[in-house]
Amino acid sequence: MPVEEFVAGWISGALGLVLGHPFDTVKVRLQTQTTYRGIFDCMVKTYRHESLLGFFKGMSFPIASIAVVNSVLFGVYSNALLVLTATSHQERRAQPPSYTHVFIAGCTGGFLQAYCLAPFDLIKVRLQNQTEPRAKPGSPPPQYRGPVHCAASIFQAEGPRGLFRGAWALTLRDTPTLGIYFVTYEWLCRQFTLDGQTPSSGTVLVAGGFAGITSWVAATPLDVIKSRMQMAGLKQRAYGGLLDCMVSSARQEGLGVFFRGLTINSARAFPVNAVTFLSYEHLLLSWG
Ligand SMILES: C[N+](C)(C)CCCC[C@H](N)C(=O)O
Repeated sequence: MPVEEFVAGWISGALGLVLGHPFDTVKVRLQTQTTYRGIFDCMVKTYRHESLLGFFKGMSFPIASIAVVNSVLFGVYSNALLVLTATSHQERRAQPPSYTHVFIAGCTGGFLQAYCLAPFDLIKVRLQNQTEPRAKPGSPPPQYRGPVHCAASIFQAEGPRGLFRGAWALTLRDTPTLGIYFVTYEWLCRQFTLDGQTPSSGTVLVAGGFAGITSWVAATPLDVIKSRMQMAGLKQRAYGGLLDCMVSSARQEGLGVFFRGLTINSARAFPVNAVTFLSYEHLLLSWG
């Protein structure tokens, strides 16, 4: 893979990510804290206490990790399709793979990227949940001073396994929903493109955006559980496991708890995934 494309992919992935990060912070807070009345209330409180910077907490690690995570996801997906259908990316418009193959390849990519994502995602969630305003002289420092300090503290306290807290929930969240992601994308592209032709940039943007929304809608219940398990052991109670987390969250807060952050997740998913797919298609086209 030529270096410039890799860098271009990373930059466009990072652009999507920066665009989506403020939404992501509000989502994580709504999912794991009970002090907010809704999206608007959370935005206002975050802005008042922490200024605009509060929305960008925990962003540096995802930016660094998106290079690895995105290349594993798209690389494994495309290579799994190559194994399943014996067609390369360029040949796939003329010989479209079946949706079953697209789903299996997406799930495989999702499963493997979840393991790369897990430690980065844990650190992101922990930092996003630090609601203290920016440090003023004399005020006590927050528990984690930054991503590296956060990773080191977790490693010291819990060992390497601590960095994979919530990884199971993350894998369960991402494996089927990334299958859904690629199927939705392919399906929408084919609806708006003549047989054998390459989809237009507009089609790719819309299909990518809706693929993001659909997969996030399906992923939200396990996303809530994942975020709670990642926070467990910190200030909240530790759960006995994934099932215990599900049952006790539902008991205490009702079934609605599984849909926390759904609206904000969808609003974030459209621009992030529209940009991601557009750069993915353009890069592969330019490699021709
Ligand atoms: C599978 N799941 C829905 C969790 C994520 C799918 C989209 C991934 C994308 N990087 C984003 O951050 O939106």
